[in-house]
Amino acid sequence: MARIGIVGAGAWGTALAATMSRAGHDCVLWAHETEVVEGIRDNGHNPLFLPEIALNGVAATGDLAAAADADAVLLVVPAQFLRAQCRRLRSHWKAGVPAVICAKGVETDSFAAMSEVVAAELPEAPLAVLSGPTFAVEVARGLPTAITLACADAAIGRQLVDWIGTASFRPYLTDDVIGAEVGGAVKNVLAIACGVVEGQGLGDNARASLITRGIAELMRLAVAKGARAETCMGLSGLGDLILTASSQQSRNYSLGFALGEGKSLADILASRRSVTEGVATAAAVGGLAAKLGVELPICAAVAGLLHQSRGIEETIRDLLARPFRHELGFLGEGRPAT
Ligand SMILES: NC(=O)c1ccc[n+]([C@@H]2O[C@H](COP(=O)([O-])OP(=O)(O)OC[C@H]3O[C@@H](n4cnc5c(N)ncnc54)[C@H](O)[C@@H]3O)[C@@H](O)[C@H]2O)c1
Ligand SMILES: O=P(O)(O)OC[C@H](O)CO
Repeated sequence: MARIGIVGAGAWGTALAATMSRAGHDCVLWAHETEVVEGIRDNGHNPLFLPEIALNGVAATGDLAAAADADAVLLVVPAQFLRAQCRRLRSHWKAGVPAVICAKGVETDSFAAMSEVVAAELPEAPLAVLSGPTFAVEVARGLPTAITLACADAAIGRQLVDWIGTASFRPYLTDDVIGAEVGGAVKNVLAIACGVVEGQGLGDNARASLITRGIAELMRLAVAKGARAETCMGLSGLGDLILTASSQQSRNYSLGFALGEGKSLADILASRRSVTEGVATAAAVGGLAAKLGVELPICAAVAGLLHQSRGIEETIRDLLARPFRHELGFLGEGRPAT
């Protein structure tokens, strides 16, 4: 059994704490909100995120040093807060303790992947990425789930799989860290696109086309960033895209759906406490794609809707007006069909 620090007590940090605590690990869960720390200490439940889940045995804290004093630390704050959180953690970090990145996104200011953010801010931490099709509430309820655990160091990766894995929470090991994290980030943007299509009533054909052409975009960006294409077809890529691009449980899909129905982005965001990572990441992915010289028309369309006041109808019209292309060769832009 290990001592596991979990930094971030939103839905996902709470679900991971519940899972690892039930597996017998000593779990210390750091929360940003004082009421969350007090709620877990006093009542054994997180009052704000997954309040129905019992957290017996989880030690809640507002002290980052307590969470960092562990055999491994899971980083579960939203992507745009991760750098600041790592800076606060740095003075408490013990060299050699693995940092397991559980956030899905690309940093807006730098277009950096989460592993690049953590490598810069916690240089003494071996890195891993935990990413895949995992709605927090289902994991917290112990429903069967599989996930990618990516770590460049095979021995550390195997140790993390042993600690994190249970009969119903099954990590699959890979060394492709960039592939795992690009998948988790881009699928959120694509899920927004799928939600818009459903909200607009454009049909199941359109959604299937978006998922398929979306995975081509995800793969193009991941490979340009140094990932292996096959990683994108695994749990952290296609698996998570299938989940989030077709379920109202997804914050990203449901945000897109509400946009497609005509609601404003400001109103949708004002009505939720939870983070919808694809909103910030849509802009960041556009910056990263431009830097790497790859074209991502669906992601660019989502960024235009969210951040450039583009209308839904003109956005869809422009996507449908793109020239016909050959389907294969999608790691490049594809040859024109005529
Ligand atoms: N919820 C899921 O099903 C799920 C599953 C897998 C991965 N993830 C990823 O995990 C990450 C966290 O998402 P979540 O669903 O747990 O969040 P959430 O939406 O449930 O909660 C929001 C989180 O943001 C935190 N927060 C707010 N302001 C903050 C600040 N200034 N500094 C630090 N933290 C702050 C809150 O404390 C809370 O932990 C995201 O990147 C998400 O994509 C979520
Ligand atoms: O609710 P979403 O859209 O943030 O998705 C949650 C997880 O990333 C699903 O794997």
